[in-house]
Amino acid sequence: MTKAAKVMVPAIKVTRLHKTFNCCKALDGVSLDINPGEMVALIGASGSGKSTLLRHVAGLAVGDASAQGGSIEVLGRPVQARGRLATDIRATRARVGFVFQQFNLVGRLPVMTNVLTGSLGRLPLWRSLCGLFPHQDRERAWEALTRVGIVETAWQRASTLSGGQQQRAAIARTLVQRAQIILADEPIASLDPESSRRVMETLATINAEDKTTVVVCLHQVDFAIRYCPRTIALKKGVVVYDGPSAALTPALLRDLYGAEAEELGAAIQGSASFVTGPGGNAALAVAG
Ligand SMILES: Nc1ncnc2c1ncn2[C@@H]1O[C@H](COP(=O)(O)OP(=O)(O)OP(=O)(O)O)[C@@H](O)[C@H]1O
Repeated sequence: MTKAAKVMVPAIKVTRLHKTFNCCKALDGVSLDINPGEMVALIGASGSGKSTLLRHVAGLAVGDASAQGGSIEVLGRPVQARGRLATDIRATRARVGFVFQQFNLVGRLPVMTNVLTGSLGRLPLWRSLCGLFPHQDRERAWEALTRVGIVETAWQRASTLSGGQQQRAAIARTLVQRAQIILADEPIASLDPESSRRVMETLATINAEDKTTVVVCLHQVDFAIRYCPRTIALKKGVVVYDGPSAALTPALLRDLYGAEAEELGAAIQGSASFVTGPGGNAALAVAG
């Protein structure tokens, strides 16, 4: 094969995706490409469609069956097209780890067991029902817990962990899953600033070391700028910005967040704040 013929397959490709709920249009012709190994923030006001988009990429929801099309491919394989999931969606889902705001751990089970569930997609049903995880998966779970910095909690019930530790356990689960893409839906929304920082650093390290593609929905624009080189901003289901996070402008952020901008400004204080740099770009001044 010649060099010219070697074309990079996007990790995520969304083409003209529409999603209409009874109340409203949540996604209005969204198109985007995300390359393997990127770390991308998805920002926008409450109700702008961030979670809906992420759920569609993961194949947890289907878009409108519109005549114009509307499709998603992940790692070169179809996830959905024209409102129908691909028949082999299970194989694609196995390569995509999803991290939820509320962790989605089974509280009464040990952290280790929760992390091992990441391997369920690869195991025969009888093995997973009996909890018979292969030795190599147990080793991998141990390694994953070590990497995210909570190996000492391995045998505690998940419900006894702090929010930040639970979120890191959820990320460890994606490592055991061997996910090539991590989709994180507001993973730090319910965490204090220090726990938020550790969770974002954990995601950034996995992205840098394993080249895992990471897409993370964030309300905290300061964290988007600090950890994600690229930001995609949604407004009323439409992509209104797709570019370097460092080039976000205060004017765009005001337009994006409207009435929420005041609240956002308060949230930024303490860890970081925007200052207007040359050319009017939002530069980040990080305290501490
Ligand atoms: N299952 C659903 N049924 C009906 N409407 C829905 C459903 N899920 C989302 N919506 C609507 O779709 C729009 C986009 O919602 P979505 O949760 O994707 O926004 P978001 O940007 O993630 O918001 P937030 O930051 O508050 O989580 C909203 O108007 C929401 O009310």
